[in-house]
Amino acid sequence: MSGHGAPVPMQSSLSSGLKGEAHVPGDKSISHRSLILGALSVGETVVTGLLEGEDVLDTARAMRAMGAKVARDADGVWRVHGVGVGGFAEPGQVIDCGNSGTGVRLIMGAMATSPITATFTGDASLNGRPMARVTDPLALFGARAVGRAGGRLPMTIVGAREPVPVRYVVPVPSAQVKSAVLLAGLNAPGQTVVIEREATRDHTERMLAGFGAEISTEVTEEGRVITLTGQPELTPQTIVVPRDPSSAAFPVCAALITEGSDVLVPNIGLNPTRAGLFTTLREMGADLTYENEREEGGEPVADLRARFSPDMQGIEVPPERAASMIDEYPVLSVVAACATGRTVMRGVKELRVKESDRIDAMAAGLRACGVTVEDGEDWWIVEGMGAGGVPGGATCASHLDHRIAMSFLVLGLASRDPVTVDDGGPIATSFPVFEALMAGLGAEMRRV
Ligand SMILES: O=C(O)C1=C[C@@H](OP(=O)(O)O)[C@@H](O)[C@H](O)C1
Ligand SMILES: C=C(OP(=O)(O)O)C(=O)O
Repeated sequence: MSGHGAPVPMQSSLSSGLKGEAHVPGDKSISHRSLILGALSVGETVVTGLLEGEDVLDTARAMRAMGAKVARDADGVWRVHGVGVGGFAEPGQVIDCGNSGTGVRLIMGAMATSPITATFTGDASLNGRPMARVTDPLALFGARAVGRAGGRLPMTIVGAREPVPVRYVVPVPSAQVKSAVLLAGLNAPGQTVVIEREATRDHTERMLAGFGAEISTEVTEEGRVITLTGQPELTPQTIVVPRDPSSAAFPVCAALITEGSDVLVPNIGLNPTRAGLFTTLREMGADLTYENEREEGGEPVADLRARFSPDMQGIEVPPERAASMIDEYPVLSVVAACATGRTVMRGVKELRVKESDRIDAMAAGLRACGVTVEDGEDWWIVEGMGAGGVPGGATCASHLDHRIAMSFLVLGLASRDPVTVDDGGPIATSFPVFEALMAGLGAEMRRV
């Protein structure tokens, strides 16, 4: 829901010996998609391990507002009784997607080819993010969008009465745009084709196939060409949501930079379109190992073991890896500050249109903590200060951005003086148990 109440200032301070197991919550991307695809199926989808963060709960409310039955059993199992492709009801109220770009963009796509009208809003962060990247392709299906200047929320989408299928080359590396187009294509007759030049997370494609849609991906010179046949009947599924690699990043990075640490983060999905951070950390010399590697539900999974790594070196992160670790650059910049030498991150313009401008937000806080950062439109460079070298001692602004808040709290664990964030409230959007989980490992972290 929009607004997360009064700010929750939090502080972390120099810690040592983080130990134990970190059971991070379910994957946020897969959780949103489980609810939306469940709502578009005929019958009951059962979901275990759903992330119960505010972003996903907002999507659950939206699916209810559009006619699906979404319920949580006492044991934490979620049941979604779907209305079928094309079966969404017109919501009687404004759909509030809170802080969630994924929620609003995927839901807009899912309703854009149905003869209903819906109005979307969010919090101050979401209402500042660009929506034309989604409404432009939705217009090709015949949907109309009216929003604020610059294609911002609040925004009303009038769904197409007679949708036509679309062939669309995604102009920015974005799984949200790709997914919005595919979900819109579900209720268009014929074949919708989406082409992405750079591979982004492929959960929508995998899950659509799992729900019984006819979908194929071909890798060509043009990029990944995804072809979906419209108007299928989706079959309800039983889904076990894997644990979120983007959440795992925080205890993993905390252990790498905190003296004497040895932390196990079990059952993490290592889909190659999501695992770029872990590859990068290993290239930097992190003591990060994959234990018990296996396959679950068609996805590679492992238990991650991270140990204090005082000898990490800065590297040049390959730009073609950006999409597979896009949400992890903020916490990578924290590890980079604690490594030796410079870490260069290029091809990351998308970081400027997340919950905050993540390059600006991290650069400002890192500089306040005594770290040298250079940045340009689509790149930034962090000068490492070596293990134990970051002064800290600043208050950093989180800009309504969960990942910025968590990243600075991780930094404080390895800085000489405590690091404060002005508002840890947004952490509940993706990682509601962050505080308790970190405390359980022995991190010095508290509300102030
Ligand atoms: O599709 C998804 O679930 C997501 C895609 C990414 O956004 P973009 O598509 O805007 O890159 C990512 O940053 C976000 O956290 C989740
Ligand atoms: C960018 C993120 O999410 P969203 O775009 O869904 O708000 C994120 O979780 O880091």
